[in-house]
Amino acid sequence: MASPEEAQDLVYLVTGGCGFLGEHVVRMLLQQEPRLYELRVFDLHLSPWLEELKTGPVQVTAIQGDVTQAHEVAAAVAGAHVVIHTAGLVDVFGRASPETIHEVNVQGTQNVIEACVQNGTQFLVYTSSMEVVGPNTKGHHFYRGNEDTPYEAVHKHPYPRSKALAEKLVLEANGRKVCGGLPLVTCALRPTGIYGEGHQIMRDFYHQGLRLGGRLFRAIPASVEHGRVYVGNVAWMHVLVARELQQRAALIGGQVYFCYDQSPYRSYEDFNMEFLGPCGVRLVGTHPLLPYWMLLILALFNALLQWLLRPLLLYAPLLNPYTLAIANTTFTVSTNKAQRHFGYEPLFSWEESRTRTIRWIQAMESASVAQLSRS
Ligand SMILES: NC(=O)c1ccc[n+]([C@@H]2O[C@H](COP(=O)([O-])OP(=O)(O)OC[C@H]3O[C@@H](n4cnc5c(N)ncnc54)[C@H](O)[C@@H]3O)[C@@H](O)[C@H]2O)c1
Ligand SMILES: CC(C)[C@@H](O)CC[C@@H](C)[C@H]1CC[C@H]2[C@@H]3[C@H](O)C=C4C[C@@H](O)CC[C@]4(C)[C@H]3CC[C@]12C
Repeated sequence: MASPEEAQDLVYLVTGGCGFLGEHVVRMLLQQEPRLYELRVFDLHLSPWLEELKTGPVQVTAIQGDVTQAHEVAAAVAGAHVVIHTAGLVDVFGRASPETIHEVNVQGTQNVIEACVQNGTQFLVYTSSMEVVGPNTKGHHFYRGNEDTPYEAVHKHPYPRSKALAEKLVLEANGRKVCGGLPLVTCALRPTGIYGEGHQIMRDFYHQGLRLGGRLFRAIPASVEHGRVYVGNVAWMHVLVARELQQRAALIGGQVYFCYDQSPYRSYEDFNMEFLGPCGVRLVGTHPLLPYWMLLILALFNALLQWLLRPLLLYAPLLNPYTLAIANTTFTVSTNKAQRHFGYEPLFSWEESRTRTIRWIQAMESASVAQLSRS
């Protein structure tokens, strides 16, 4: 809460505030931002848990809206001091069309920028992604890289392409004059693979393991490392940079920052087992059970099946040519730019992050058992 000398006078807007990351950002702001007067939560789909937040000292305003609709965004931004823009279509599974991904992730971001300019909102934090950099589909490893590491970013897939375009728009908007003549100050945060309470892909892996008798079958070599970051630390970085952006605009404005913490470097599957293992799932095989060429044939078959079935139903499995390529290419970051520029230190240790995630999965398991016993 605000200390007596700190006025509670700031209005924040979080777009995508009901999503996996957005919910953690909303809750972190309520816990960690002493100057918060009003918190606006803007999302296409509002969640029931928002109601419980309305009983606190901060005014929580739920706004159902679509970032692709400029007038809805402008109405939500009007009067806000800070915008944290997390809304987006996170789709590498072919669920949405390339056009829709572009419309939401790129045009939606442009709408947020223009709304800030029109309404005199000076501070904008954008949730970008590691995928703006890579891994690319050429298999080039990005090993312990940082924000300045040269790398051949290849954006053929709609999702990374949309994130790269949106990030570029945000960074180029830094310094634009907003209504009232002050400069717009923007920055972009690039989380690696986020994990933690509410992570849908982790939920999917857990349920897949349960369906297979408590087993998952290794598809990726253990040597291929993927950097991951706990959702609570990503949320904390968003809250902290939104605060420091107001004090150190010249240093932070126009910058990108990888999101990082002490989560260990592991293959995607081995990292997931840090949480699924204690919940009764085991990963079969010390090496991939199928050779890469066979996995690629399966991935291509999935892509063909998705295309054939599209007129009838949405078939969007985890394994497709893009996810196979990404999972098989090392991408780990090692940086302290956020610490150097705005004093970021992870709020949650690896042990805390792991424990919280395990407890979430266990709670999910208990809820499933309870539901089964009622049915
Ligand atoms: N999950 C990750 O591993 C990861 C990693 C790096 C970056 N990111 C980025 O973080 C952000 C949040 O991702 P997430 O994993 O929480 O995804 P999510 O799908 O859980 O959350 C996205 C939210 O945006 C909302 N949304 C989607 N389209 C909208 C629209 N047209 N108008 C308004 N709201 C809309 C959704 O309803 C959802 O609540 C995204 O921008 C994503 O690119 C995610
Ligand atoms: C079926 C196997 C090959 C299995 O191991 C596939 C895993 C695959 C679903 C994930 C491997 C890497 C993930 C991506 C990575 O963590 C970073 C991302 C950036 C973020 O902005 C959105 C999510 C994602 C694209 C993430 C998606 C799942 C993977 C591809």
